[in-house]
Amino acid sequence: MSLDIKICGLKTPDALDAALAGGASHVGFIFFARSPRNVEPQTAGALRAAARGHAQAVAVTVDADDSILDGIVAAMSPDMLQLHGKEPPERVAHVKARYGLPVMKAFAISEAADLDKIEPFRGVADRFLFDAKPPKGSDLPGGNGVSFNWRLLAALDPGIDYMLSGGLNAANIGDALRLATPPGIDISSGVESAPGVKDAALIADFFQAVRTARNASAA
Ligand SMILES: O=C(O)c1ccccc1NCC(=O)[C@H](O)[C@H](O)COP(=O)(O)O
Repeated sequence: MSLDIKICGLKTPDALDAALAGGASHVGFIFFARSPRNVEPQTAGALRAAARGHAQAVAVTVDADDSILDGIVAAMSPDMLQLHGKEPPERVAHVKARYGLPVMKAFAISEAADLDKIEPFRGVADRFLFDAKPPKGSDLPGGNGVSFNWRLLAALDPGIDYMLSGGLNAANIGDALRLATPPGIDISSGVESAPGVKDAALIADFFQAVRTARNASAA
């Protein structure tokens, strides 16, 4: 089975190069002012141009209105929009129709009942991203480096396309892949040396850990 790998929160050509060298299928750009990973649309545009033909560019937004999304889409022509706020199904449908782009809707998971919340979004969102709930005191809805119980995902309908996210790193990705067998994975702070600072060596280590885990499970 193939595995999509998204490296999220990229801000620099060096970090992008490391993600592409490792074999990222998706690269994510954060548009959220409070995040240490926030990028200007023009910066993301230059990075996505360098990624074109190598990885899908994902624009990550949080309850953004049409005028903000218009600016992002015009500046960087993403391949996909990730909605990481409290957007209801009607908003997801509107965004899909307005931009003609696939939408990945993020959900914060801490217990099995949280997964039931995707039901009204099935057939509307193209893909889901399952992340951990932000810890108390965090003012970021994502990129918090915390994980949830991956075993919860083992019970999902296998027809559901999603990325597993939240607190992944080179040390735990083997367990995550074994317990959840996700179609895609997403990582941000686990490949950073400081908040918002991607580290090429940690990115390479993560890809190596993914390869090691996948080879072990195929053996
Ligand atoms: O990463 C951020 O700063 C961020 C801010 C606001 C909304 C979403 C954000 N990140 C979304 C992602 O897709 C992250 O990769 C995901 O939350 C996992 O992050 P991490 O736990 O640090 O690997």
